Amino acid sequence: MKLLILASSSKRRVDILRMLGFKFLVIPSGVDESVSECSPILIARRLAFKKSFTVWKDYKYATVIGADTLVVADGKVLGKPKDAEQALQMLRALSGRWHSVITAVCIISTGKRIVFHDIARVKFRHIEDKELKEYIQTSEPWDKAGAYAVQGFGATFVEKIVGDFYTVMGLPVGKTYKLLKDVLD
Ligand SMILES: Cc1cn([C@H]2C[C@H](O)[C@@H](COP(=O)(O)OP(=O)(O)OP(=O)(O)O)O2)c(=O)[nH]c1=O
Repeated sequence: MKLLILASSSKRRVDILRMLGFKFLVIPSGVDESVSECSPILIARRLAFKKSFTVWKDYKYATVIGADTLVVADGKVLGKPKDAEQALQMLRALSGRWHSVITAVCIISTGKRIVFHDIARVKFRHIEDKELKEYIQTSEPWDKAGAYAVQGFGATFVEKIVGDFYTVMGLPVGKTYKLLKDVLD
């Protein structure tokens, strides 16, 4: 069986990949995640590729997986908030509305790359500013796209999810599992 490397600093991705039963090394890519002026899907796919490729260059004998998650509300891309004010702006933009969560994944194995993405739709209930500010105090929003964690207290904001819960958390499980099994076996 080939060595599998998760090119990520995201604890969520480590947890999901472990849940799927894979054994792997974790090597964060450290890539700059500043977003360019293209469609959100393209941004996520490019970043997922960049993360995998950056690590794969040093471990060409391994299978490397990287991913990128973005929240899109009203056509605007929401990455990770830089400060409390930005977290509040993001959460206000999500309150009472539907948004999309895009997670793109890139797997590089024996020099071949596979890139795919999945989109989940999420509806938040209306949330008062007071509650949002209390949430920001918990520090849960910090390293999360869109300033919330569906797997944490952020779940209390969610009215509906259409699609894969794990796409929202950072790694779509169905396709990732199948592709990794195929390339590793
Ligand atoms: C929307 C949402 C995002 N997230 C997280 C998943 C990702 O870790 C993060 C989005 O940022 P990413 O840039 O996709 O990932 P990252 O910087 O945390 O890790 P790396 O690039 O090293 O792989 O937001 C949640 O944990 N829960 C959620 O509900």
